[in-house]
Amino acid sequence: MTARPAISVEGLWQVFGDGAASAYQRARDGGGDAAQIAARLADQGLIPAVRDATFDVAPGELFVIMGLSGSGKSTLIRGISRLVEPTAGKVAIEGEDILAASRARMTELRRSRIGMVFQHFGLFPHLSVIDNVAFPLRVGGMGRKARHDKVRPIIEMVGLKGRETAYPRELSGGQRQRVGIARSLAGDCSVWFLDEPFSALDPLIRRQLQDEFLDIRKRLNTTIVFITHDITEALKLADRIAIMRDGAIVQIGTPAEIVLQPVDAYVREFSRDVARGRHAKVASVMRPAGDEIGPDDPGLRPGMTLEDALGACMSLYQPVPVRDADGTLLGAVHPQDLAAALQVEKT
Ligand SMILES: Nc1ncnc2c1ncn2[C@@H]1O[C@H](COP(=O)(O)OP(=O)(O)OP(=O)(O)O)[C@@H](O)[C@H]1O
Repeated sequence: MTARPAISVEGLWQVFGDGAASAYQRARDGGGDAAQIAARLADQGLIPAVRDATFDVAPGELFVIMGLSGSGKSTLIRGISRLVEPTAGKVAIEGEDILAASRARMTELRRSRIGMVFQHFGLFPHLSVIDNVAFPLRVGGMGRKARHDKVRPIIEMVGLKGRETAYPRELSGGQRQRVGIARSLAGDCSVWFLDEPFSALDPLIRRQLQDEFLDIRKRLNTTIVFITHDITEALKLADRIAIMRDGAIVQIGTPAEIVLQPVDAYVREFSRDVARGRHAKVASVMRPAGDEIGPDDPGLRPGMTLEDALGACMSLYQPVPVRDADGTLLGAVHPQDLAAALQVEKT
């Protein structure tokens, strides 16, 4: 049995414009698939910003949403966290029907379970770093000393130790983003929505924050939905990636699937500049082990990159075994498949 999804989204639509709800209903009653319904809405001057989005996010999964500007990423994440009221569809977070929740219940959920880090963090300018970070605890009724004690290690974890008493205006952009991240951590949220949290940072700081983020994530078992424009960031962070185009999700897959098996030219375009083997792993081309395995064992592991694996199989032309660290046979890989998967298509 699979575990209950942390987030379950079904048939979600977000239509903007006057009379969106009734126009959606009429368009839907007219029949046809999501693309036809969306086209009918667009003909009437409405904006179908999210079209029929359906997906589950597993507990503890880091789910990345990518797509060109205007493809509906922010609107999707806002609908799921109910910052905007979806036009149609269902959203359950940890089994709870979010769209049926009262305003008071939503406030409580945002305080206790759902964390949000958006591009403009909305830090309180009149509060110091420590009070900004501890704000969710204050709202939750915790005393000043207790909440300061609780958030100090979090502030240290995001690299802001020593800046506890600074005000947002005295911080750099990257430091402000860290305050936002720390504030979400302080809330002990089990589900976290992040909309381009590392954008507008220079590459060095960005990589550093990504590493810290992965580190923090390992320690907490938070479910994360993360928007980024940056394919390298997506490949580095994601368990799975959803690619959006014109409001629709066109592919959901592991980083290796997105890079190695794009469903169309639009998805392929995202990873065009990625040296495939840098990110794709041996596991993505591994097959069940059969009796065709050759005599050589170059020591492949499922987590090795294709590039490293191919390097180890240079002169081999028969399938080779893939083993775990204990030496248990997990599957087989043909050196040819490694090479094919690595090859970047010329466009
Ligand atoms: N409140 C709104 N009213 C009307 N249209 C909106 C509203 N919010 C978003 N849109 C439209 O919905 C579409 C999707 O916008 P959205 O911000 O979700 O895209 P995005 O993929 O997050 O873009 P970006 O990467 O540029 O942030 C766009 O056409 C946008 O203009």
